[in-house]
Amino acid sequence: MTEGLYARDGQAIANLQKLRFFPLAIAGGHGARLMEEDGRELIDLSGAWGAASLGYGHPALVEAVSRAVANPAGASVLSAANAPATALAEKLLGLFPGEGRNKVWFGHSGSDANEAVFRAIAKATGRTGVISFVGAYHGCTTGSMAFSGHSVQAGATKAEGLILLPFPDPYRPYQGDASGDAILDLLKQQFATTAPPEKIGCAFIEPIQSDGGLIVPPKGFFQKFADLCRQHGILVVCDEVKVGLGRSGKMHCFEHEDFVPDILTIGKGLGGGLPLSAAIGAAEILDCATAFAMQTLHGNPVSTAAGLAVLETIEREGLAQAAERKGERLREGLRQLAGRHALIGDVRGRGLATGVELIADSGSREPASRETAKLIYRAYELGLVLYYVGMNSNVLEMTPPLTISDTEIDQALDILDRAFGDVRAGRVSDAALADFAGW
Ligand SMILES: Cc1ncc(COP(=O)(O)O)c(/C=N/[C@@H]2CCCCNC2=O)c1O
Repeated sequence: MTEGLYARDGQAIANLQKLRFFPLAIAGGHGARLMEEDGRELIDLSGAWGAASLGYGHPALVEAVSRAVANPAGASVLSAANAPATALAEKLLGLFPGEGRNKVWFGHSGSDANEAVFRAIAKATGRTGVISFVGAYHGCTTGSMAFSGHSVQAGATKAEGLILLPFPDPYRPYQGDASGDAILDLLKQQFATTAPPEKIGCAFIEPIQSDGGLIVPPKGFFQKFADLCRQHGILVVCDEVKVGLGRSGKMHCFEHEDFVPDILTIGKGLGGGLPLSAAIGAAEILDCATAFAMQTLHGNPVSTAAGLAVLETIEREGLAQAAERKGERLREGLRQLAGRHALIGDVRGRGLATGVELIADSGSREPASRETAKLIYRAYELGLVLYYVGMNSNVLEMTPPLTISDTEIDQALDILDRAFGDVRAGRVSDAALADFAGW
């Protein structure tokens, strides 16, 4: 009997790039479902951490990628223009409401997009300081970790002049102030004392903080935050790598916040599962130098053809509007589960970006981290894929393909109901988790 796929993965692929919670070994996928090598099907409520925006094997993606790879227009935009990349850039500019002259930079990942923008702003403005938030995951490269605030990047070298602010979390409000104004006051204090604003080039925000705990900020916070930054000439960069491109119920998540960033970064779902990211915004920043932020395959015609197919499909199939409706269906079902399972402390989100925070006690709201890991392990055994996020590793993250069906949402809720019951009944052993390090 040849060794199974998961065991072979363990023998061949490096731990450096693994974030494992259960022994999922995927042999294929279609729609919102994954197939294991024995043919078992699972509903994917994670959508590959949000990258599978159109699910698996969407005909529009298959056709676009097949066509592009059969007659590739070169391999990148470094030293030649290519038709798919140019068309995608034009499409992205048409979808970006920013005034003034804008450009598009193409990358492979959210990490390289955020790093490129951070470096370009420092180069163009001479201002190396940066504002970010505790819990923010902007990437896993040296440059993007330097201004991230997630615990997984705690050991990374941080940018000189980094200001890490508490993220405005209505469920765990800073100084008990659910509006987030106390955080703005803290920033003003820092401007007046330890962090002169004229040395700060940019502020990175996530309009929904995802790896930090799928946290939806209080209405109006980011508009006030952006106004405060702009009073001091600080550029606002919106990282929508996970929650952008229709997932929140609008094409851009910042549209919920009634402000427009100076630069937007997107990734994950842009490529529909292929490596593709982009930065869209201020031409005076993105044009500030040549040969400054480049990698050999940036803007390659196959990934950018995929990106064009993703955007066209989101528009043609009305997937942003559908995400709003489907997300509400999911959260309504989760709120009903909360009535049966005390572990559920909070249900939140926008569109098809949903977080469920698990607590051990409704009074103290003590994070239920161990039970969270057991819950997703049991859900996997029952046929559902989802992961957890959060600075306390206690928030179920649900970012399924935008094409998920109502039936699959209802089936996922049924599996979650059973999984919560099994965890409460002690049917998931600590031993089951021994081989999975999680976050
Ligand atoms: C808001 C946001 N910005 C940037 C990134 C980095 O994107 P890449 O992992 O494509 O480099 C991410 C990536 N998030 C991580 C990827 C690693 C596994 C854990 N789950 C995520 O979604 C992100 O959520």
